[in-house]
Amino acid sequence: MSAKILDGKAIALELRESIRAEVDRQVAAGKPRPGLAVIMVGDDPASAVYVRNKKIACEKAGFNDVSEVLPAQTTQQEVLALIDKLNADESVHGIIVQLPVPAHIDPEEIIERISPCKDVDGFHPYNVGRLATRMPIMAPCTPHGVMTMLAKTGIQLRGLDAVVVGASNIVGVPQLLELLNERATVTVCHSATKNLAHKVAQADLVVVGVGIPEMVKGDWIKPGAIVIDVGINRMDDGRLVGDVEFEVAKEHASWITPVPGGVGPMTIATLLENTMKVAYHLDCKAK
Ligand SMILES: Nc1nc2c(c(=O)[nH]1)N[C@@H](CN(C=O)c1ccc(C(=O)N[C@@H](CCC(=O)O)C(=O)O)cc1)CN2
Ligand SMILES: [Mg+2]
Repeated sequence: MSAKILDGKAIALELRESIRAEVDRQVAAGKPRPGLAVIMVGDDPASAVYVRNKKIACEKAGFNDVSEVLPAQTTQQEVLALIDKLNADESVHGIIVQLPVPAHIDPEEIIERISPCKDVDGFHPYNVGRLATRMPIMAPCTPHGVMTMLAKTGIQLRGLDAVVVGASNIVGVPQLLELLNERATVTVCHSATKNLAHKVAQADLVVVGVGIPEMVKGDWIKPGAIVIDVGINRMDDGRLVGDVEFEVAKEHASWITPVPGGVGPMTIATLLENTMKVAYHLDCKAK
């Protein structure tokens, strides 16, 4: 039996349309448009695509886009000064720094400089701590987008055995916290994990974000499991391939996300969702 496709592109479009409708309502009631600043340092080609797509998504949702693309040689102090300026600007509700940054930039210091109240990526240690203590305010976009997709399956996460492959700050760790908060039993696997195939084969739900094309083999997947592939790997021939061997995995899974058109579009829709939350629904007290 072939798995049902969890269509991130369609779910993201639906979410973006509902965000646009709310922006229209709020603006008609005299509220400001949400303002989002995406800071990109340098000219990484993949980042340039994502930043352009964020800009287009902002425009379609009725947001003010106040993004800044800075040259690769921009200093740490210059990025920090820009963040200070955006933190103080009341028309800016969300600030993110597109990752990766060039090697001379320290991303941790940059992320901590963003006001936790405007940290719409949810990467600031304050927001990570809120998620870890079951008091989430701003959750990282990719794992939170995955939760929105999982909700569409109608499957109860409580009590499921989940395996997260990859332990990054952007995907694996916040995905662990999101799933734990829904009372799944979560195992996080990483580069030092033994018997990965065996662990994946036990899972009712597998979320993979490692950046290695087709690392998770399709025949590891337990019959009926849900498979979420966060990987986006561009091959030499230009094809985009996930971290899961899709063609084989889909014959074992009950639900599976494609690449492209799966988790990726949810990342951007969730960024808009977080920014709208700051603009209209949050009374943030963090310093
Ligand atoms: N500050 C951040 N940096 C990065 C994040 C992040 O959430 N915050 N995540 C990724 C990149 N990313 C968003 O920034 C992102 C990746 C992929 C997609 C997407 O829609 N992918 C499409 C394919 C697009 C293509 O043709 O390449 C898909 O999967 O269908 C959106 C956003 C790392 N950096
Ligand atoms: Mg700070």
